[in-house]
Amino acid sequence: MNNKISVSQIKEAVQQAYEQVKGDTGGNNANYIPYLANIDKNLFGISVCLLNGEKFNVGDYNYRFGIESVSKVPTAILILRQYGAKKVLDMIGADATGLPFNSIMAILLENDHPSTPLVNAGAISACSMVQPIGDSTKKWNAIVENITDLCNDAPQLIDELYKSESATNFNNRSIAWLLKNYNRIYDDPDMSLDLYTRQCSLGVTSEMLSVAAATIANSGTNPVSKKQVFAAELAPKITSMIASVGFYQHTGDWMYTSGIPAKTGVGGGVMGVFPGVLGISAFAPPLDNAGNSVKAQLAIKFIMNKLGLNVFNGEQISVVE
Ligand SMILES: NC(=O)CC[C@H](N)C(=O)O
Repeated sequence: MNNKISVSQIKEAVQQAYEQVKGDTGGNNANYIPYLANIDKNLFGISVCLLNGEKFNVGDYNYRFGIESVSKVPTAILILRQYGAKKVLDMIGADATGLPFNSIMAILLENDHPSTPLVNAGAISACSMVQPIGDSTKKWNAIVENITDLCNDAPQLIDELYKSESATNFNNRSIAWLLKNYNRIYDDPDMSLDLYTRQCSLGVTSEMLSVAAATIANSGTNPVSKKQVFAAELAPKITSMIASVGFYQHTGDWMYTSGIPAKTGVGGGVMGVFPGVLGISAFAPPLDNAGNSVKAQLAIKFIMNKLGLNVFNGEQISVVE
């Protein structure tokens, strides 16, 4: 069945979602990373990017917030580009854990491998895999350049956030050295963890994340810059990972109620990928108990349901003027 959606319908749905959700008072800022506790909890933005490069933004779409775990997606793309899909599956995996993002139990239960690059263990392992092995500066440059290509704009390190998280990331230090114990980290554990902590501390906007999501939805070609950032055959690989674990232990409920693969971060960002149609992002600091932005979830769900979009309903979607 064909579903034609007009640009004006999309614009209207974004605006209505903003008006409908902006007054929500649910959730709390992340506080295990002290810097995040003090971000203005009333900040709220929504961004959509179409595959022709058209963008629609509302609210605080230009506010730079900590990308946090949304950064797991670009670095997973980077190792897919550097190693290919088969080696990433062998060296990390693509399985959901069904557990919280920072779970150590998930490593023990998974018989020594970190399951997926979209939870902390797998993301630290992914950072260790970034080439060139052993060269922290060149690895960092590769991580930042990849995010820049996906977003068509450079992220900026939020130094205070980086310092705040580096001073409190005890659980992640345990994860890094447990992976070493299981030979599932491929560079120095401390260096890999520092790269991971730095990438989580990069400042991005919801507009930037909507462009990155649209690049994935557009089979690897950035719809704004027109640059082929990664090979088309990698798009279903990263999208399947997002669909299976993007909301951690609540991913099933998310896919069931929203119909769009999406990745969250404790900075308050959510990035959704609708293959062949659009990229969407929303940002608001207050989180639910799994670390997923309450307002961003409500906004994206509203828009998907208003437009009748769902990756599972088998419709051919065309966006028309
Ligand atoms: N879910 C998240 O965004 C968590 C990211 C954060 N940097 C951490 O490692 O705990």
